[in-house]
Order: sequence, then structure tokens, then C-alpha cells
Amino acid sequence: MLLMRLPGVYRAQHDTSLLRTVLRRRGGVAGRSVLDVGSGTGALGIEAVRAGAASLTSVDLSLRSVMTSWLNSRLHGVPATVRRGDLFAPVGPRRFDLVLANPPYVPAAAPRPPRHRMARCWDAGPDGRILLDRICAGAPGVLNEGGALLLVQSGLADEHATLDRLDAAGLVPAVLARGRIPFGPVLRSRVRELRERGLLAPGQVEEELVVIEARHG
Ligand SMILES: C[S@@+](CC[C@H](N)C(=O)[O-])C[C@H]1O[C@@H](n2cnc3c(N)ncnc32)[C@H](O)[C@@H]1O
Repeated sequence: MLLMRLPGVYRAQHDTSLLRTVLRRRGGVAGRSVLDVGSGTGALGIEAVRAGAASLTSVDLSLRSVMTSWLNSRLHGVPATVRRGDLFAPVGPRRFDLVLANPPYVPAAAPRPPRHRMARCWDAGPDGRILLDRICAGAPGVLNEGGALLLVQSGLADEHATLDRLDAAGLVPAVLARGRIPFGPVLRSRVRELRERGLLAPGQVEEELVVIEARHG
């Protein structure tokens, strides 16, 4: 898929493509309303509309990402409502049949995600869970009955915590897919720190990506 990208916007990567593949294979998108939260280039939402989604809303905290999502949706002839803001806040009381999320999930030394800079696309606090936990807690409030959240994360950010939190929020979670990828530049630069913190096994050079589905009702 051809996507334009303003500087500072997350380039669609392995996590994006794993979630896109699951979306294609899983089906059940035709006629559904879709929310793409943390949309970046808009790749996931565009994939959903190509699979027949009836409507698409995209949200990102970054103005450049919002502009990029909007431009890519026009480039691909995909009607989309694009909003800037924090996670689910910009959609108000609206609910959706499908919520797609590839949030920041990389463990970082800083206790909070950065307010600016590219690192906002991946850094998510010491355990990598700042955004994941908020998505787990907030998802029931934006899902229609019978709807589902499809989320991708790294195994380094504790997939069991995600499954537990989704369950605690009243959703029914399951792992749909896994993929192993070599460390990218961000993880390569943090190997020593992550080993010292026990998040990486000695000799570990690959990261596991996990796609989790959580059904509402
Ligand atoms: C890993 S990138 C994923 C981008 C795109 N969905 C993809 O799969 O290629 C995470 C995105 O989340 C956005 N983001 C970070 N914190 C956010 C927040 N609190 N609310 C909304 N979006 C956020 C970043 O700007 C970035 O575009």
C-alpha cells in the first residue's frame, strides 16, 4: 500500500503489517464502524475500509500524524473522520464495532511517554504499558455490544497483563496471532538496559509481537 508520510510520523512497520494481515484474514469487517486509535499514517484504517468497513474514524495525538492520516485517506479514496487528541477522548460518546490499536509499547527509562519527538510513537514508560493499560480500561466504553478490539503489542510489554486487564474490564480476550522479528534500532539501542532490568533473556535478539482480540459481549 502506497502511503505518504510527513516527517515525525511512524513508518508502517512489522507491527502494522501483522495487524493488517490479521484484519484481512479475520474478516467480519464489512459494514462495520471502525476506530483506528493512534493512526500514524492511517494504514490500519485504510485496510479496514478496503475490507468493507462502513465508516472509519482515526485518532492520533500528533498533528503531523493526523494530517498524514487525512492525506492518505484522500489518496486512497477512503472517507474518514480524522481527529486529533488523546486515545478515546476525541470520539466523545460514540461507539464502534471494531477498534484497531497499534499503540506505543516499548519499555523506556522515562516514567511517562515523551510529549514531543518521534519517541512518542513507541515509548510507553518503564514497563511499556502506559498506553496499553489505558486502552484495556477504556475499550468497553467505545465498543458496541458484539464489537471487538484488535490490538498489537510486543511480548516485552507483558501480554498476560493485557489479557488480564481486558478480562477485568469485562471483555473476552484471546491471542489471534504471533510473529517474531529481529530487534529494530530502538530495541538494539536498549539491549543492555532491558537485560539489566530482566526484560530480555541473555542472548535474546528477537522480539515477539502478539495480536490480541477482545470481544465485547
Ligand atoms: C506505533 S505507532 C502506530 C501507527 C499506526 N497505527 C501503524 O500501525 O503504523 C503509535 C501511534 O500512536 C500515536 N499516539 C501516541 N500516544 C497517543 C495518545 N495518547 N493518543 C493517541 N495517539 C497516540 C503516535 O503518535 C503514533 O502515531
